[in-house]
Amino acid sequence: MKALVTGGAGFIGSHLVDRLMEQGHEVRVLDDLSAGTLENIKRWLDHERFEFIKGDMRDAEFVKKAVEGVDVVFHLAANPEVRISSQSPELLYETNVLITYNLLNAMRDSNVEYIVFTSSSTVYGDAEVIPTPEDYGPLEPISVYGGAKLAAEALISGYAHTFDFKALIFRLANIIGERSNHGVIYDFINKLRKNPKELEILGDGTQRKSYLHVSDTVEGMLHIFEHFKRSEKTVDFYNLGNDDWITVKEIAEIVSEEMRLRPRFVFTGGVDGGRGWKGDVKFMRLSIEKAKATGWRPKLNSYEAVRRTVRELL
Ligand SMILES: O=c1ccn([C@@H]2O[C@H](COP(=O)(O)OP(=O)(O)O[C@H]3O[C@H](CO)[C@H](O)[C@H](O)[C@H]3O)[C@@H](O)[C@H]2O)c(=O)[nH]1
Repeated sequence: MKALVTGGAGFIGSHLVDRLMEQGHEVRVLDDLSAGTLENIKRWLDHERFEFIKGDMRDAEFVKKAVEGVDVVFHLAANPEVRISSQSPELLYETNVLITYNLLNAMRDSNVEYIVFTSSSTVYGDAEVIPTPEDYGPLEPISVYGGAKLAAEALISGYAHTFDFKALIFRLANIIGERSNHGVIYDFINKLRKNPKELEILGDGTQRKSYLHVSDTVEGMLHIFEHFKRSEKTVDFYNLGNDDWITVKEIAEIVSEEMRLRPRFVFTGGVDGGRGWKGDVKFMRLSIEKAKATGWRPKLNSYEAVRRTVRELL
């Protein structure tokens, strides 16, 4: 198959590219290198089955060219920062909704058969049912980021039904691992490198979420995609996460231990009852029963994924 991976030079995208290339597919990466790097995909740059295009998906004409000749689009390009929701809603709209709209319009006039989209657990907001299943509702995101992801999901569904392609939507828990360049583990390591004696923790440290290693994520995406191709569904939704969860304070302890440090933890207290920032979902664990029914299982639980990630980033 010939795949376009938007955001393919980024954290999750580049791991997906590795697997697709190893499986023998033709891969085109589209990335503006705002967060991704050529370093992440350097092993493929000279490969005959690989193509890299640098560009901004806010430019509709450019996106049209990028989908030419492709069978499937893995749409991972996005600004993933929940925490900028209150300062930069416009940026989150453009880099999550507008670029998805441009992609869908490009797909209308092409032969693309499938779109695989990485949505987010944040579409559920403060879910009243935990573990949260895919059919939980009504969906009430509490961040602009979560709202933008849900808007993108809705557009994808509408376009898929109207213009006859199939769409697979993953709602991801917190994905961590090698090459990640944002998020709590990355932040803690950098803070401790600057000041090994003290670690500032945003919020009250009791935020508890489910973390999935990027290797398990990419394996799950490709496994479930094969399953989806054999199904009759036009659009389908899968949560990908872990059965367990871990608090921010426990993450701070693991990072400190792996760095052989014993810093004093300083809690900022945060906003709205101990959240790290406005719109930070405090408790998140997704039901992964639907994904597991396809035969996929995460190999690392949240604790193991966190420890592995700290070692990889160090
Ligand atoms: O210095 C820090 C940084 C983060 N946190 C806390 O750590 C938790 C995790 O924060 P991250 O920034 O690592 O991740 P988010 O939960 O905000 O979001 C991540 O997971 C989501 C899905 O669950 C989205 O997909 C999103 O793109 C991705 O960044 C939060 O409760 C936050 O308050 C701190 O205490 N201190």
